[in-house]
Amino acid sequence: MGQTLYQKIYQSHVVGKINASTDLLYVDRHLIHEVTSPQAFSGLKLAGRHVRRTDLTFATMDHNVSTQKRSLDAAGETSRKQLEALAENCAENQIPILDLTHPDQGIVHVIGPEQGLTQPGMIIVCGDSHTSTHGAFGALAFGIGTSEVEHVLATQTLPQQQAKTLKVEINGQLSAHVTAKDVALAVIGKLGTAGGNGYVAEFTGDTISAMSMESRMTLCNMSIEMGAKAGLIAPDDVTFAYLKDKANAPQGEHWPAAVSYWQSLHSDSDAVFDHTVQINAADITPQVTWGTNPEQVISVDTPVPAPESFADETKRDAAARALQYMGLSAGQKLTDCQVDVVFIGSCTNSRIEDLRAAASVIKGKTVAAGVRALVVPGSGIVKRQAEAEGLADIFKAAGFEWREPGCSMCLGMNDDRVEAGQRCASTSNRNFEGRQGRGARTHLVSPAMAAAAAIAGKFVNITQGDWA
Ligand SMILES: CC(C)[C@H](C(=O)O)[C@@H](O)C(=O)O
Ligand code: SF4
Repeated sequence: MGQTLYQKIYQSHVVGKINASTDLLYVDRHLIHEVTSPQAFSGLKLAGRHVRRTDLTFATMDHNVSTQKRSLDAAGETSRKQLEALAENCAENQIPILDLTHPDQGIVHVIGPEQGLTQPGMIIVCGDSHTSTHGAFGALAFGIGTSEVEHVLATQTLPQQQAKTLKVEINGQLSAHVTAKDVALAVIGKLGTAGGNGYVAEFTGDTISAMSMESRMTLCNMSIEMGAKAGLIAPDDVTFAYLKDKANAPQGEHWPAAVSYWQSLHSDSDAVFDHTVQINAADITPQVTWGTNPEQVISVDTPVPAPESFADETKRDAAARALQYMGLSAGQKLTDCQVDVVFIGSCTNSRIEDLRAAASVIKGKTVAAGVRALVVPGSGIVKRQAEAEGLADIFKAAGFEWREPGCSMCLGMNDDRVEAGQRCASTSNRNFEGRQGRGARTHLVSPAMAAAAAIAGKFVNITQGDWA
């Protein structure tokens, strides 16, 4: 029987057996940031151990940085401490770091691929759930906890159990203005936030093959939001073209050798998945979440559902609570819903393609009165590129704030927050209660949808009317 891509990568990294069901896997890349690494370094120190592979460990500052000012203390005392701890730990252990003085600094899941650190066939871990993003390159990439961060720092290995395999096959052409973000939200809406529990999901089909690397990253980024351990897309020519000549990608004679290995990284035609889901891309419309988890999502012009419409009691209760928190009522249309804040950024949607999509909607228009709108590029590289292409000028002329790279308003860990009761159209990946600030109301959307909401002051269907 053939193997799935996940099984191939998993098997090729087994360096030991812990018990009948637990293997010890080798880790090719360990990405670290300020939030989940300090205790791991402390633990290591206490045990008198050192970082085993400083050359396979890479750090960046992202969650706690201020995107308004390049200064370690601009986002408050707690943030400063975290950032300083990361800087000290990296200096002590000779770990390369993209700190605030580095021109390429940015969100960990944006910088990994940009720096060519993310490559097909690798096992990549980081103390961060959205590590699934890197699966877009055909790497097995997943988030780990702080004690596991310590384990990887000390040994460059990680105990793991093999997951089940889920195939999400998406075929057909997406409508204009319908993006990978809408695909991700539609898949989560269909499978639920627990639909991927226990699985590693592989996205296949001609819709996926037609996607850019940026879009694939958006999709894999959100695979964790359907409960999957990781998301995967088999590498192809689009992947290779993205990686060619990137700083840490194989160079010279190593390049063709790497590509020939990477070409073997796909699920065999006779591989058997534990579960398969099929989706028609043409059915996907612009999505907006109405609730407080990413599964509570609808097509922009569908009325907000009534709690009674859910057969499952837990979902019914969750819907009732979500409507209350979100200040919405059943039957209401989101296209009648005013927004206060628009956030374009996060590791889901802060890449150049996302900014291009948003800018194309905004060009020549102005942010609606009373709306606060910001664009936070995912990295220094994205920022410079957007400035060179004139996108930054489009945003600024429309009334958007144009920021430095970082996680920013994706979560309330820095100096950017949505105020209690405010409604935010956000391109991030989580809409949990309090995620963007206490009492903040988050609606997850694509960059083009967020951009249109900023201009209209409310949600609109960008596939219709003057927007299309
Ligand atoms: C702070 C960090 C541990 C967290 C994560 O693991 O994902 C954050 O990045 C998030 O998006 O919620
Ligand atoms: S941008 Fe948001 S989701 Fe991504 S790593 Fe930062 S906080 Fe987590």
